[in-house]
Amino acid sequence: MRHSGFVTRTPRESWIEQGLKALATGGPDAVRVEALAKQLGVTKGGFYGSFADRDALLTAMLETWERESTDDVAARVAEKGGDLVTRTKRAGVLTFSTDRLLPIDLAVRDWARRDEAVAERLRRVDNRRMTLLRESIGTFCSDPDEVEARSVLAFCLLIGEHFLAADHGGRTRAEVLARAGDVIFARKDAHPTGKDAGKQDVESLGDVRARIDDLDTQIVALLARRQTLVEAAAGFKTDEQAVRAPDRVERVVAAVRAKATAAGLDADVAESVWRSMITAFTELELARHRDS
Ligand SMILES: O=C(O)C(=O)C[C@]1(C(=O)O)C=C[C@@H](O)C=C1
Repeated sequence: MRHSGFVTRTPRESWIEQGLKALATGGPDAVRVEALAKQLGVTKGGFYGSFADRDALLTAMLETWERESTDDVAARVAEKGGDLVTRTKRAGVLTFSTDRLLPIDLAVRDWARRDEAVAERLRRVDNRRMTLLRESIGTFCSDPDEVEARSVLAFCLLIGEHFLAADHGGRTRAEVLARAGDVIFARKDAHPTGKDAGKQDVESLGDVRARIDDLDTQIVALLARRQTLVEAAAGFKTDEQAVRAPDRVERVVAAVRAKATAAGLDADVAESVWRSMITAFTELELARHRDS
């Protein structure tokens, strides 16, 4: 493990490590080259062999924190296996209940309130955590709004509990947290996943195809309603860039991926279908503009 005391670090890693310790205990203002040199028992001059300046160290520290709290946590969790919910809970413990990452996370969170670049990095890390929570809760909860609400509750619980001073009437904090976790992860409307997902009583290929045809009838009706709305959207647009609306496309695709996961539909299939559909509707909007 990178942070075990038995690993020989390069000078650069030692500065980063000492910087993260200073950040965790005293915030970014405590990350001063002279103080770090003293703590490491080296001269300040050596610092400039590894970093151009203090800002370069701060960036390297944030990179280390980001990597450890996302990719490294994911790798450690994957090593032990288990289903997605088990792995998500383990990731939560590794990130928010350990001496290593928790104090750094809380310090970064505080720092992000005053520094836009840090806020951006924190947003990226938190979004990855939310994606994991959504995917995990989506394995047993099919309502996308509820998946989002439960994911936020789980996230707020993990972070917020470190800011609470409340007692729990004879219960320990750990007991209450465990119970809160059970509530958030309680299966309400489980749908089957894996090879049994969507398994229905079908007698023959003809049977399956008849059902697919029925679903297609419903999908076509929904798409006709969608087309009416897309045409209405076209009416509000005055140029090609507005018609193409690439930002909106990405938001729609991201939302559809989350909804797909929650509903038991493969997220890649959903993305591919939606991109293709939006391309066709964009062409339709452009054609309507040309004709008008
Ligand atoms: O949201 C819009 O602005 C639309 O016109 C709808 C829609 C879509 O099909 O979802 C279609 C074209 C744009 O590229 C973005 C999205």
